[in-house]
Amino acid sequence: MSYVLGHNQYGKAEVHAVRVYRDGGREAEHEIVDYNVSVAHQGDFEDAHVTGDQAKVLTTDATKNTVNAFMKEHGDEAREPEGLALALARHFVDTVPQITSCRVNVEAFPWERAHGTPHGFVRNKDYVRTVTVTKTPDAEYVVSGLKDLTVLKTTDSEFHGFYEDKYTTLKPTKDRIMATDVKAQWLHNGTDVDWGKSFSTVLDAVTSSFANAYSYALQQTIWDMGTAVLDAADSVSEIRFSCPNNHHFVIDLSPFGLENEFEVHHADDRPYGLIEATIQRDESSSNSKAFDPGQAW
Ligand SMILES: O=c1[nH]c(=O)c2[nH]c(=O)[nH]c2[nH]1
Repeated sequence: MSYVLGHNQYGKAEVHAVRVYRDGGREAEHEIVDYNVSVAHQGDFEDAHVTGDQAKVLTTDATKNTVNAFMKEHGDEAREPEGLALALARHFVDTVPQITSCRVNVEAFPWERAHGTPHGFVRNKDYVRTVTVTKTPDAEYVVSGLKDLTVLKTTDSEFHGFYEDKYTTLKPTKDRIMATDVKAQWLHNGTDVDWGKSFSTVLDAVTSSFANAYSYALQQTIWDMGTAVLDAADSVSEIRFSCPNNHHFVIDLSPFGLENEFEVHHADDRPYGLIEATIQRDESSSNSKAFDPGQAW
């Protein structure tokens, strides 16, 4: 029997590196970045699988070492996760001949200065910033993102007029809590971007449109958030959302002789509706190869 090796990729996952910027010395004001970096290589690696010859395999250990070294050697670029990811992807593709494509994923954990002190920080767990950089033989893609951004609004959310079949039991509502954990990834149309400023612009557009836009469904809120991002951030060509509908059910308090006008809720954790959508500038501005997950880029 003869078989064919299909898509394959390899690398080091979850290199968790924290860099302290202490340029002014020990007592000066420090800054930190906290990154969880995953690197995947594609290229001429058939022998490693099929014959066992590892001559072309850059070890995953060397891949990890490169990430750690770049936190120092490319310290300025590493101040933003997109900068580090671009430097790494370019390095692997440009200097290791058998690597033809490289994908670098970064989770960036935000820390904020504690009480204005020079060396104390508090982890901001409001969200995790994400980056996926993909370098192929003929293109570079930078996808920025965020996840675990938990948001809730206590009204200005309705859901009714939906399709009903014999299994439909949900009651239409003109008032409800809407809550979700926003996960979003957005593709930039180039690499000449002020990454930090762009991230803040997108975060602000997402949270303000979630809070302000009247909602007839989470689907519509996703559309509103996406269009707000495209309005606010010129470099973004498309944005993809994956948002659970974190259901809050009004509890029947009538057995206790109590009225409950959308006040006391049961916050259910599962199952949850999962609403996903891409909002793009026009029909042709989408590029699936740039996004993670996705193996054969
Ligand atoms: O905003 C919503 N979208 C849905 O598709 C849906 N389905 C459901 O049961 N509740 C909701 N809410």
